[in-house]
Amino acid sequence: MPVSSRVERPETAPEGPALPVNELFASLQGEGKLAGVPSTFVRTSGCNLRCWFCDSYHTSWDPTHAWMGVDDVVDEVDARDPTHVVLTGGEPLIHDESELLLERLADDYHVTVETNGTVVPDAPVDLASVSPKLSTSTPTPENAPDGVDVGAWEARHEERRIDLEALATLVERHAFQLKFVVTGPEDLPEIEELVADLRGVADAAIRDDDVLLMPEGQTREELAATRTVVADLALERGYRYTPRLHVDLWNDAPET
Ligand SMILES: C[S@@+](CC[C@H](N)C(=O)[O-])C[C@H]1O[C@@H](n2cnc3c(N)ncnc32)[C@H](O)[C@@H]1O
Ligand SMILES: Nc1nc2[nH]cc(C(=O)O)c2c(=O)[nH]1
Ligand code: SF4
Ligand SMILES: [Mg+2]
Repeated sequence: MPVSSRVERPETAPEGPALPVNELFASLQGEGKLAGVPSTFVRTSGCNLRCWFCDSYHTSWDPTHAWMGVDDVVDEVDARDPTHVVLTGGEPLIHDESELLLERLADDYHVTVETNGTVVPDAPVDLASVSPKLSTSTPTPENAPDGVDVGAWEARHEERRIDLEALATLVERHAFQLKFVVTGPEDLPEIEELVADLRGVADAAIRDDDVLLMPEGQTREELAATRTVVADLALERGYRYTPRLHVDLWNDAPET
């Protein structure tokens, strides 16, 4: 079983550098090149995008969090004694204090940052897990989560979701994976085009092996409908497939 968070929930920021933390928990890395590795997750709240399918609704569409001093976050991580830490969100890199947290964790842990690739940190990162958002992620009145008024987010999301320069800098500076959320075969041409564009501008090798296709789905039931289609696309194209192990194991339970 995942280890539950013992984070208290003050609603106002403490003195000094702090982060809005939605969850802090131990689990298995469920996605990507390190799938299966026991890891401690720090999930910040707040995002500069609004994917209609966001599986972390309470960090994006309806952000909720406890404010934690960066020192307290480090203490909570230390208490779990992991080898691997995953900083995620929301979009963790919209918070300047995430850079301080990354500095503080760098010497003791292997740190993966899960990011949408629109913000470049000036901080040490062991694995940049970059998930650029395709046009099928854009929220519309038709696909929006129940009760959500998409409002200005349709245009804002569309305008912000791809920043080629930021993506190039991320892959140049860090070990990386490009992890695309795939809703179906119609996503493949867009992935091919983006990878080609990035290869054209980035001063770093991007191997097919660094490109991961991940099925869209927040629940086991949803994944059952997408995983085989996406696995077949990966096989056909020579890209890597990544499961969503945590969904297979714990479905959509929080803190997993
Ligand atoms: C919640 S996001 C947080 C990090 C960052 N904002 C991002 O999008 O990369 C964590 C990971 O979950 C993926 N994700 C979110 N919703 C998903 C869904 N419905 N199906 C598959 N993957 C999803 C994202 O693409 C990302 O790789
Ligand atoms: N187990 C588990 N693995 C993950 N890998 C990336 C995650 C994320 O939400 O960023 C995630 C997550 O939420 N849970
Ligand atoms: S970028 Fe990440 S956190 Fe933000 S809405 Fe999309 S999946 Fe959710
Ligand atoms: Mg997740």
